[in-house]
Amino acid sequence: MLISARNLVMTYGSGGSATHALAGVDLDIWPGSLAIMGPSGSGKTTLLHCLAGIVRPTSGTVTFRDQALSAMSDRQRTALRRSDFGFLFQSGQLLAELPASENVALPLMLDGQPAKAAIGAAREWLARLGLAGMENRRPGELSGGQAQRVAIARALITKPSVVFADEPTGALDQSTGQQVMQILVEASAHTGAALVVVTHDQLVAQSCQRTVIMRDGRDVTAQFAPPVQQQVPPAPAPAQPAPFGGAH
Ligand SMILES: Nc1ncnc2c1ncn2[C@@H]1O[C@H](COP(=O)(O)OP(=O)(O)OP(=O)(O)O)[C@@H](O)[C@H]1O
Repeated sequence: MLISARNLVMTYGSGGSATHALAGVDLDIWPGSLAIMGPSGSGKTTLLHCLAGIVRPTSGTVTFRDQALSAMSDRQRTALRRSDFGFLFQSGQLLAELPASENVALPLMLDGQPAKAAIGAAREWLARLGLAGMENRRPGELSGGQAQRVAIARALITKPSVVFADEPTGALDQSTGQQVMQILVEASAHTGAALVVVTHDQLVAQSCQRTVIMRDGRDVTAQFAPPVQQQVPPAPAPAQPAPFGGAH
């Protein structure tokens, strides 16, 4: 088990104006892909942020490899996020001034790797994600789907144990979103990382092995019959470092 959440409660505000964003959620995360679905305001992002140690829940526990996040100092949790977690957001949050290769290399350089080695590794990741030849482009010179692939490479280059993605295809058209999702699932499986994806999109959720449905701060997955879990096995890792998601 990588992450275990028990009885997570998150209440914003107090008294009559309190919002119960999470009202007692249990969730276990292990390698593989998990979609968190549910209507707007159902607590998906709050749950993701609690699992990733970005915010502290009002009550309940989150453990990563049996270590309680609440027992860690802010500095320890920040270090954990840098070493073990990768993040992907709706729009890649790439640095506009830096070429793709440096955007991807940045987490390694922040970890103290020499720039040359980090950029070499970044170029390999970009090639693996079908972006060979685009290493020197800045984010403004890439399509939305290409920019998200750069962001995927940046999220995975540190070989995180868990990748957290919040609406990673939200800014893309459906077909580009499908391709990006396929690449994200395959690339995460290739590195052995667990993938946790918050999405509104049923098609995005179908790319994942497991789905959790949130409503009013609760996990209501069990209320849905027939079971919504998909049993799609992760794609086998390619023998050769071929581009993920086919050629684009
Ligand atoms: N920082 C905050 N302060 C106060 N209320 C908040 C805060 N963050 C979230 N909320 C409230 O908590 C509830 C859950 O929000 P959350 O963003 O987790 O939902 P969501 O399912 O991710 O929604 P969406 O799909 O629209 O992003 C909402 O009612 C929201 O308004």
